[in-house]
Amino acid sequence: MDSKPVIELRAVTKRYRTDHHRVALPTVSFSANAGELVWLTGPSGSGKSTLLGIAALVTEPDSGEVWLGGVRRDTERRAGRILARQQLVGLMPQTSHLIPELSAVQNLRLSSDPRRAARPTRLLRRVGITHSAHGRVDDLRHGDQTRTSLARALVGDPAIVLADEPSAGLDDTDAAAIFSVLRELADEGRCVVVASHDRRVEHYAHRSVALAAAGSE
Ligand SMILES: Nc1ncnc2c1ncn2[C@@H]1O[C@H](COP(=O)(O)OP(=O)(O)OP(=O)(O)O)[C@@H](O)[C@H]1O
Repeated sequence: MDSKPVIELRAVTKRYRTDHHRVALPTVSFSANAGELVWLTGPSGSGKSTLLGIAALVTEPDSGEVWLGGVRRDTERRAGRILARQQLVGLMPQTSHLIPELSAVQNLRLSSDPRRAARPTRLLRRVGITHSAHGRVDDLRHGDQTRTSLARALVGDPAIVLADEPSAGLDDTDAAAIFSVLRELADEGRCVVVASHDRRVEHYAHRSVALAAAGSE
């Protein structure tokens, strides 16, 4: 296993402009390695989604350093950060934002450069979607929409997989399926971080990191 962290956030902080009086993420350092699934936990509003957004290069921190793949990213130009995100990160957001009238296959095709994309049907099979891959996404069960969202995060063959509350609203069977795939991805050598309130992930995680309650800084 590569012992150098794949994700390293050094003393990052964040306040959103629209709610500037509130600290969304108090000073936090966080790192995760290749080959591990890290469970990011902490009370509601402690900044789990914000931290994932910073690690995904979607959210800019106000201070601190963001290192991905051994390279400092927060000082790169915007275009460089976008490229790094596309090449390194697969993000499964809290809300899936799938296009409802398209099929699962079409949603996957839309989300990445076709020259680099893994075959959608293979990825969908990996998460347990076979016969429903070509039907409209809004006709899928919630569990299958979540599986589709996970498959979509994998189209660029990312070294880093970030999942935000991936088991929200799922029954035990679907939750186990999602967590099993996330664990397999870590066992393949990817760096996987799961932000979740759901204790069912504990069984699949190598370790957990808890963010402190909001207002503690
Ligand atoms: N886009 C945004 N604009 C303004 N404030 C935001 C935004 N996103 C999050 N916040 C605020 O930042 C704080 C941290 O939110 P965040 O979603 O990162 O926490 P969380 O730990 O993921 O919460 P939850 O477990 O409820 O998803 C909260 O006070 C939240 O209201």
